[in-house]
Amino acid sequence: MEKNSVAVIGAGKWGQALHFALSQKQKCYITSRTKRDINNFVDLNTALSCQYLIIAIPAQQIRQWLDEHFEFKGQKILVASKGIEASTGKFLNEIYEEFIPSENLGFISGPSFAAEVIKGLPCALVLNSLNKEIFNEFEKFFPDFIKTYYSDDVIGAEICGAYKNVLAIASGICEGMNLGNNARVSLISRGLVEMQRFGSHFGAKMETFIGLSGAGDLFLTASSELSRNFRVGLGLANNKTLDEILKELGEVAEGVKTSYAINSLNKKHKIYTPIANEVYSILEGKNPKDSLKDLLKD
Ligand SMILES: NC(=O)C1=CN([C@@H]2O[C@H](COP(=O)(O)OP(=O)(O)OC[C@H]3O[C@@H](n4cnc5c(N)ncnc54)[C@H](OP(=O)(O)O)[C@@H]3O)[C@@H](O)[C@H]2O)C=CC1
Ligand SMILES: O=C(CO)COP(=O)(O)O
Repeated sequence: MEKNSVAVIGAGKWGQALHFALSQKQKCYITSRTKRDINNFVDLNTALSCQYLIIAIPAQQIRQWLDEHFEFKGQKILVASKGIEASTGKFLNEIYEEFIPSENLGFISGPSFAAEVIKGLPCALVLNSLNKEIFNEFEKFFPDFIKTYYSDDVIGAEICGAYKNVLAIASGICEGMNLGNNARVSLISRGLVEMQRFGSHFGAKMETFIGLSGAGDLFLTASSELSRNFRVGLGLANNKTLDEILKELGEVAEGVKTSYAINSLNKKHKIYTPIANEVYSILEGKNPKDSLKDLLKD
């Protein structure tokens, strides 16, 4: 293992943006299933032999990918994905911990559209880990245009990153129905309360919800067409089918599968999550106008 070697796994939108950012101060490799014409693109085995890995593949694919391709050899890992596994209701830290010791794991959170990061525009991110050494070691790889903060609230970051995608779908629906600014901001604010209620059930810290990982990423994603999840909501409000929307998108919108995961978790743990429930119901065919009536009533 080459000392201090860094590689990004997954050359989608976010993987490429992180690769651009991490290439500013040192050499950074990148790999993906599909070969791409990017500097320092290498095969998977070369990437896996690096000491530091940043993994940016969609949440629903992670377990299978770890199972089929990953061998733990002491690598330090930052997880860049945001979502909850729909088939099990497991948070990403729980999945990764089945394959890698938690002291080797960190999780990126915070408001960060890949399209802006890849232009070198400034942003602030949180590197969450139970082991502060992970923050100390990865922090030095980030460029000057990204400010990094440390948090040990891994579960809080995971829940915020996943839940805000479902709320971004809701906000996109609200926008697509032309319900106005008051409605959208009421939805986002109540969404933040709901996300915090859900998260505190699993031990997330209050401060995470009011910081970059929670309110920060929620405000960003739920208020911009740069968000794929927001665009899913716009499509649903315009009576497009989910298949049409996802085909047009051509990229992952984690909120779709995550809303199924939240729907199982809230039933199992009896957590009151009205907005996520309506997103799930709309994905299952409910008319958004009926969802609006129900949200105003409950
Ligand atoms: N885009 C953004 O602004 C941000 C995204 N994220 C999160 O990062 C994650 C990735 O998003 P993003 O890069 O935008 O998504 P994209 O849809 O742009 O890319 C997905 C990437 O995952 C790879 N991939 C898909 N399925 C598999 C699989 N079965 N095995 C291995 N690799 C696979 C693809 O490989 P291939 O190259 O072969 O197509 C591609 O590189 C998501 O969880 C997202 O929520 C987080 C913050 C910001
Ligand atoms: O997580 C993101 C920004 O922080 C990206 O959101 P989308 O996946 O909705 O585009």
